[in-house]
Amino acid sequence: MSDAYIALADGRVLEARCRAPGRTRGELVFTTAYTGYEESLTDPSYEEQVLTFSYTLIGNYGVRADRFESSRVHPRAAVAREFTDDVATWLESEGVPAIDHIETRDLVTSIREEGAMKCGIAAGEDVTPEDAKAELEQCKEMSEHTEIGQQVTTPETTVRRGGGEADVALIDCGAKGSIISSLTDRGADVHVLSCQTSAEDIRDLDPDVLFISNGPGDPANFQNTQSLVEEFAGELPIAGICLGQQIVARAFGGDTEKMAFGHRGVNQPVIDLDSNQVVMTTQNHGYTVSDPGDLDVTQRNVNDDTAEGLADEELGIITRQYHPEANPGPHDSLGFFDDVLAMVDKQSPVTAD
Ligand SMILES: NC(=O)CC[C@H](N)C(=O)O
Repeated sequence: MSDAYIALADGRVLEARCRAPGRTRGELVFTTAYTGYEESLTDPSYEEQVLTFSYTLIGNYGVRADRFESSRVHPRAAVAREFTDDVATWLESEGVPAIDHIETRDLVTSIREEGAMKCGIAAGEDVTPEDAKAELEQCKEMSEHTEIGQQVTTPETTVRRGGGEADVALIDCGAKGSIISSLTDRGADVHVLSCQTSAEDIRDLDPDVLFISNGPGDPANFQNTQSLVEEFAGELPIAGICLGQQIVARAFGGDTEKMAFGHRGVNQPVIDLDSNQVVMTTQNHGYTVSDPGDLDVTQRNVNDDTAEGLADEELGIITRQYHPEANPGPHDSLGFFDDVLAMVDKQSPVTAD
């Protein structure tokens, strides 16, 4: 008898070993990243998902809180071929089920062939395959999580000071800590605002840039944030990362669609169409911009041609589908944050007095 089961939407129930007990459900996705497991497990973009690591051993350099991207674990469960005790103990203390000793090559192949799929997990003493199936029965499609932004956004406005060189209004749709620190490291003060914030609140703040963060779920479910982009387009420079790019595209008359199994890993090649330079990027997304609307596509994924960067130079809009800020890296594209803050200088040149 096993002490863990995962029930898949394709009808199979697989046996595994319990590393952190519990019963849960979510959209089963995989990442090919071989480092950065603490960052991935605390990335709010994984809310309502079950994260499978295709790399075989997860946890071989321990668990350190200073590498976390947020204050809690976001995937509903974690799956690997083998978790170290450090990771298993951490996930158990967070109440997040973890299972290993499972054929992850098989799981990843199924996701690649059939797409990201619903799953149910039951782990711990006395669980049965039926318990995992019962979880699967209750699993919703990602697009049905209409309030997912509210699950991860900041309850109140907070400020992270970086030197006062610019005021960034960061709309927190589930922002990673590294986005904030990438901006404060460059001298900006970052005002972290709820994704439900009003245009008036932003006007009161009088920021230099509107920055739309990464986040979980379907970008179509972030209507308030989309309306903020519509409101401030042309008035403020606007930047976005990942979910942020998707929301900005929608605000400019574009569209997004769900990918079969998405991009999750640390070696996605992206070409800049202007310079012809290819950078290696970290990615974590299941939706893509299928139509950029009024914006220009400036960067594309070398593997599948999907839109990786959007811009409108005149209006001061730049976005990235990937994560320039990602830790542990690669850091090829960190210059994005310099480009964002350079839009501020263009808009309001510093005058000598
Ligand atoms: N990392 C993100 O911001 C993810 C964006 C969106 N939830 C997607 O899956 O495509």
